Amino acid sequence: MNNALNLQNMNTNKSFLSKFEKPLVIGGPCSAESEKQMLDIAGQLDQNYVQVFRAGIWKPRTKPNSFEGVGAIGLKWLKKVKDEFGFITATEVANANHVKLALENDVDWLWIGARSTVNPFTIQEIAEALRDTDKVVLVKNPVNPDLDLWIGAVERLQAQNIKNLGAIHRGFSTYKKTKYRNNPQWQIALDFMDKMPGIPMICDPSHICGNREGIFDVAQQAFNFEYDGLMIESHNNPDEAWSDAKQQITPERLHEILKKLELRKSDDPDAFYHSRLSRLRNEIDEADQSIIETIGQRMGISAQIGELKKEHNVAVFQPERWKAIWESAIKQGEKYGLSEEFIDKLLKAIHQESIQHQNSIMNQDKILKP
Ligand SMILES: O=C(O)C(=O)C[C@]1(C(=O)O)C=C[C@@H](O)C=C1
Repeated sequence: MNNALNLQNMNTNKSFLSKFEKPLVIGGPCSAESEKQMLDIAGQLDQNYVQVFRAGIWKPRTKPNSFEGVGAIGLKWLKKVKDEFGFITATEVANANHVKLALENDVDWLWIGARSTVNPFTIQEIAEALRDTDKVVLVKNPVNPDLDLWIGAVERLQAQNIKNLGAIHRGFSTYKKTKYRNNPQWQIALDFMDKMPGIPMICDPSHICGNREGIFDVAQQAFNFEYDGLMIESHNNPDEAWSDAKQQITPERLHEILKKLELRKSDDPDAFYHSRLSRLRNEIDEADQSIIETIGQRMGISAQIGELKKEHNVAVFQPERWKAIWESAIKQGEKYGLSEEFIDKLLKAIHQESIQHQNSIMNQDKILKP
């Protein structure tokens, strides 16, 4: 058994979630701005829906000269929110000093931001500062789509005997603009859930969307995948927020969204559901088999083209032909409701495999003697 699995089995504990009615909801402003702002928001958040009050105190910003958080004074305001309203409180920590101050000021839960998760030195420093804590510690996915980095951060915390761990899926940076601020790349979070089954998964639709309009859909999608909870930024006056104004929503809107969300269960004992499901799954199995068979046959044809090109000394990559194949596949995909993004990925993967086959055919018997 490797070390990672060992740690995972030893330290896994989803039990900090057991006292909550599902779903767990973390609400509150992106940043603490003033004591009044914090108390106003806390007073407007309904504890039937929101159990944990969040506020950023130290804000890692992309560019200098942006608002970088109110600093340690905000911890006093968080404590007031806890004392006056009874919320569990949470803030982000990015170094050992933040941890020290947060613990001294009785913050209940801590999260580690995406820009910290990318750096193993930072994670190690935070993990050591938190050694043996029974606080809940939530680890946001790294900025870049790297599953191992995310799991590695959790393992560093587990290695310091920190048991109450969770993960936050806030999406991944992309250079290419998409409709999301941070592309969700759901498969990475699902793979995390698969590999770390004891770690609760919380979705952060605010950072995934970067706007207010998409929050409901992303939150619903998270529940469709059986996530354990949500972290949604909410502000009493979102348009005037000092950070991430575009993605914050009022507490009222947050309650509206939470009321509308449908929770999904992992299974249903209903016999009709099971027999219908198993028939459809058989059909899926058959469809998958025939896809693989067809791709296999296509590779056979590609190998013959490879031989022909070799005989005639013609290049493997044929850009014009490839462009024509791609365009016609996108058009055909449209007819079946398949997105351009999907067909693009599928075709590129097939073409890559095909040219690799042809390449090895070209290179056969071409061993360069030393
Ligand atoms: O048409 C060819 O020349 C092929 O070898 C087939 C194929 C493909 O697999 O689609 C492979 C390489 C070329 O770049 C273009 C297309």
